[in-house]
Amino acid sequence: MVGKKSGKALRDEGLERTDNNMELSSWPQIPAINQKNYYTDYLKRDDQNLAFRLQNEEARTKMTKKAKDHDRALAMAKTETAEGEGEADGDAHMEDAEETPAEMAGSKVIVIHMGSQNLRIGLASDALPKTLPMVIARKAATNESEDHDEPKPKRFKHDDGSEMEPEKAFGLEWSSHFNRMSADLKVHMRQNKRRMLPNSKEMVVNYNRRTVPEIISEHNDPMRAEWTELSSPPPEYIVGQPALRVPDSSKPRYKLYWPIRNGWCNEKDYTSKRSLFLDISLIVEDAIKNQLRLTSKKDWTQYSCVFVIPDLYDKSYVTQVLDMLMREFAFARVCFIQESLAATFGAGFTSACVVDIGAQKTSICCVEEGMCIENSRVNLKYGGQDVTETFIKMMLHDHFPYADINLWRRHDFLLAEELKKNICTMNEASVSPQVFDFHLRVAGQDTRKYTFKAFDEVHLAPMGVFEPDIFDNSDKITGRRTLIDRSVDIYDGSPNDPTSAAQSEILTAMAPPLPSHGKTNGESHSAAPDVQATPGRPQHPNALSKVQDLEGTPRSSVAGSPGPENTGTPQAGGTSTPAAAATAAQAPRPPAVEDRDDIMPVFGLDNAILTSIAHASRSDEKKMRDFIGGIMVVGGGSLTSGFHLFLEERLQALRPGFSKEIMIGTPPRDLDPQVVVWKGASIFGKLTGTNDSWIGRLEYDRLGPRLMAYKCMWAY
Ligand SMILES: Nc1ncnc2c1ncn2[C@@H]1O[C@H](COP(=O)(O)OP(=O)(O)OP(=O)(O)O)[C@@H](O)[C@H]1O
Repeated sequence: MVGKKSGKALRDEGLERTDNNMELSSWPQIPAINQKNYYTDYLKRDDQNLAFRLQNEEARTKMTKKAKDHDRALAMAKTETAEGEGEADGDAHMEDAEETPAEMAGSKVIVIHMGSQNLRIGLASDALPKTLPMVIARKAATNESEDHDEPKPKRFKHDDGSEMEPEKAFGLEWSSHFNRMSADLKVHMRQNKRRMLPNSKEMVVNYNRRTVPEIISEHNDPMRAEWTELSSPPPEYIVGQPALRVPDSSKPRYKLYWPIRNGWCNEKDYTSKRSLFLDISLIVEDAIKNQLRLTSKKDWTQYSCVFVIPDLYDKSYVTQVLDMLMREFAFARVCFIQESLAATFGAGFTSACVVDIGAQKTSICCVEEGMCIENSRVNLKYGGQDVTETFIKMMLHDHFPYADINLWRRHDFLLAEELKKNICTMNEASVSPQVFDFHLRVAGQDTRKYTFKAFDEVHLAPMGVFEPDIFDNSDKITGRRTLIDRSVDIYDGSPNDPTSAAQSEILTAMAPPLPSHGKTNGESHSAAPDVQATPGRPQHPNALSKVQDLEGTPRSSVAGSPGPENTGTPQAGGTSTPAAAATAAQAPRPPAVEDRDDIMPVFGLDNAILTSIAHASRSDEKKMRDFIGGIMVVGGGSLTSGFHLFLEERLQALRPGFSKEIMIGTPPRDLDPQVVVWKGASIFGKLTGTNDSWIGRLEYDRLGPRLMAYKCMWAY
């Protein structure tokens, strides 16, 4: 129509062509793709992925080398037969060649398992790891006991500053809890027809009251302790065992730092992430140099490293460790393995419910066919060290003759650990008033020999893992997330650390209610001091019932979506008006329970195990029976005598229907439960051909921590 109009008419309408009839651009114009028929295989094939490509190339190179070796062996066999030398055939030569490999499997793989108290390190070819304390002593103005005006365990004082009588020293609440546990034990022992003297406690208290130490001069003490002598000039830092043996009164003073605390990075005692990881690297480096005798750092490029991480790990921690191992230590390859999975490898089980009781954390996880069941992972913040502290508190309560014991002092901490290991028991038959003795050895002082009596303290302290309110849980989350930020999704900024329905269940049961206006993730941290200020905080009233109804299907409310009582979220189907709904929509969404930093995961061990198993079996009764009959307890905290039987009885009492199936196993072959995880990781490090999780130098240099998504057997 337009073409038939005259030029003037077009000009009047403003439609006249004023250009030079050429296209706007000489670039070819590409029509939009019809999305219906759109297809691309970009990032869909393995060969587009560097990690897979390198892996395949490595496999190809190995196969080619093997084939060449095979040909060479055959050719040699033929030559030898022709020359009439010997009657051996080619296969025998091949076998000979294979039987004498150039180096022992695993001799170039360093396996590292860091704990809150102990570092276990060794070559994968070693039978057992070296164990050393995960501690560093740094030159400082004061030592740690001088820094804490309140000795640990904390004690209450009278208004005039004098110390309270031992029975009141730890507060009324704690004292009545202890007395209640004591009374319960008495009832239980009577039910089990165990003989008990009616006045056992009084006997113990009276004995301890009158005991005075015997002084043994240093030259008469054949077992006197070796203290670390400071060189001149004094070193900036001392690591491992010698650090624990620096006298408290050393000149200059040294302060102890433990970079791992409660199974997390120690964000309480450090002031920066840099110094925290510097200490970790110094401790590990010293161990590699002095324990593994790999003194030249240049040679480390020929070594690979297997590093054990927690089941519920923090992504930012793993990323940082990977960076340290790749850049600072320059290992050729690195791979990670989760603690529980490593424990099953170490014990040679394919499926088990692994309970790892360490020094400051206890983890539980069901493993099935070589994979951790994600929703069964539980991480609780207590362990053997809490038992030590509580044992000393109970003894002090009952007039322990060495009333000045202070666990912030190195020699006292070591003494307390020793006493706990030798005396504590979960065996009810051993609970009776007994006399014990110990030698107190302090640098530069005569040895003092104390005798004391103990009664039910030896049993009630380790029982704390089933009643963890008796532990001092007041500062276990102090400093959390102050140095290391939570890992977040790069697209939507939401937290993306691994979660578990079992852990959420437990956190939900313990969660203090959020302030009604709902805080964001960042703000939630500020709630922590409130919680810390109330030790022995009563649990959520529903805590136990929530867990006890778990035999059936896990409730949907716990799988990452906390219930209304914890979040203040308006309930669907309630009487909310549209206006209220609009207000609710505008209000910031409360953080999911696993994203809150103000909850202490401290929960009775027996219930926690059942929670984990319930989530692993997901109402499949056969699975439930399998896991409940295959509980494996590892970690130093499980070494208390009689622990396994006691745990079995507790679980039977909670699940009478399964009492025949419940079985607590120990690692086979008399393997020390403390090293099972390390052992499993060393086996993992020796696997050839089936381990795809090695991260190589080239790929790390190109892709960085993004590689983890391809290299982890679990969802990263
Ligand atoms: N014979 C024993 N009896 C009782 N407890 C023991 C015994 N031997 C070691 N322990 C305790 O085991 C704990 C150390 O265990 P382990 O080495 O497994 O912990 P970790 O790996 O350093 O710590 P975590 O797992 O908490 O990070 C200490 O609390 C120690 O007192």
